Amino acid sequence: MKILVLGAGATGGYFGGRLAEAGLDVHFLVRPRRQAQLKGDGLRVESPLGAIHRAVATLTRDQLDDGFDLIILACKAWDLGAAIEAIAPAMRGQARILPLLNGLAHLGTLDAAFGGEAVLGGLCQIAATLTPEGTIRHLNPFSALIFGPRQDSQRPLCEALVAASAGVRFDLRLSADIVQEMWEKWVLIATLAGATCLMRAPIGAIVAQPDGAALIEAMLAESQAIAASAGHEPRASVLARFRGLLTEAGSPLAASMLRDVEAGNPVEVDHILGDLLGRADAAGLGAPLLHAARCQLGIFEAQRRLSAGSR
Ligand SMILES: NC(=O)C1=CN([C@@H]2O[C@H](COP(=O)(O)OP(=O)(O)OC[C@H]3O[C@@H](n4cnc5c(N)ncnc54)[C@H](OP(=O)(O)O)[C@@H]3O)[C@@H](O)[C@H]2O)C=CC1
Ligand SMILES: CC(C)(CO)C(=O)C(=O)O
Repeated sequence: MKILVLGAGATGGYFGGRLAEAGLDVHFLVRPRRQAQLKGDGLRVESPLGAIHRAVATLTRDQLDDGFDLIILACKAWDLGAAIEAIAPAMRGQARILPLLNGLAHLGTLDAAFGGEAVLGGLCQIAATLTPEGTIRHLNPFSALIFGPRQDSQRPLCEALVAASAGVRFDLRLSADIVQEMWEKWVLIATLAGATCLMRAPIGAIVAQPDGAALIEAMLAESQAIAASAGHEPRASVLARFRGLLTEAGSPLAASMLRDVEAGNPVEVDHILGDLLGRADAAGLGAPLLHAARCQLGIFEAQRRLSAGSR
C-alpha cells in the first residue's frame, strides 16, 4: 500500500513517521521549507513511546503523481483549500483520503472536491506539537488513529490498512461507525478547547477553582446537546470517559488549540467552535459558554492578524 501524508506537522509527522518506522511505504507531501528541514535532518520525533529519527521520502506538489492508494490528510483547517489543490493530481488515480482534522466540516468540503466515495472518516487522539526547528514533540504516552468507511466500497482499503499496519507503534482502530466517533471527538475537543482557551489554563488548573469543574461540565452539556440535535448523541460510556478526562484533578491536559494560542499561531476557532455553534443556532439551541469561548478566540485571532499585519 502506497501512502501519501499531506503535512509533516504534529499529527502527520507523528503518525506518518510511525507507519514508516513499521515498514510501510510512506511519502510526505510538504511545502519547500518543511522539505528542506526533512532533507537536511530527517524526520525527528521525540516521544515517550520511543523516538524516531530517520530519512523520509518527501515530495512537493509539483512532483505529485497518481500512484497512491491512501492519502492521510493532516493539515490545519485553514489550510484545507490549499491542501485540496495540492493533492488533486494524486486523486486522478484510485486514492482515498483519510483526514485527521478535528471537527466535521472538512468532510463536506472534501466530498464536494473529490466525491464522497473518495473520503473516509478519521480522527486521531494525541497531544503533540511541531517545534520551530522541525521536531515533533509527543507530549504524553497516548496515541491513537481511528478511521473507517463512510461507504461500503471503502471497506477493502480500510481492511488492507489494518493488515499492512501490524506492528505499528500506535493504536490503529477500524471503527464500525466513524462518523459517530468523529462527532464524539468533536464534543470532546469543543469542550476541551473552549474551556482551556477561555481560561488559558490546563484542565487541572481549572478544576482547582471552586467553580471550574461545574463550568466544564456545563460546557460539555452544551456540546452534547448540539451533537444530539444532529442525531449523534454521544454514547453514555464515551461521555463518562470524557467527563473523567475533563475534570481530573491535577491534569496537565489542554487542547492543541491552547498550545497554538500560547505560540501566537492561528487557531481553528471557526472549524471547531464556529461550525458547532452554527449547528446550535440552526437547531434553536443556546450555548452561552461555547459562545463566550468562540468570542474570546475570535478576539485573539483578530488581534493576532492585526499585529502580524503591522510587522
Ligand atoms: N496536535 C495535536 O495534538 C492534535 C491535532 N489534531 C488536529 O489535527 C489537525 C492537524 O493538526 P497538527 O498536526 O497539530 O497541525 P500542524 O500545524 O502541526 O501541522 C500541519 C502541517 O500541515 C502542513 N500543510 C498545510 N497545508 C499544506 C499543503 N498545502 N501542502 C503541504 N503541507 C501542508 C503544514 O506545513 P507548513 O509548515 O508548510 O505550513 C504543517 O506542517 C488539526 O485539525 C488539529 O486540530 C487532532 C488531535 C491532536
Ligand atoms: C482532544 C485532543 C487532546 C485529543 O487528541 C485533541 O484532539 C486536541 O488537542 O486537538
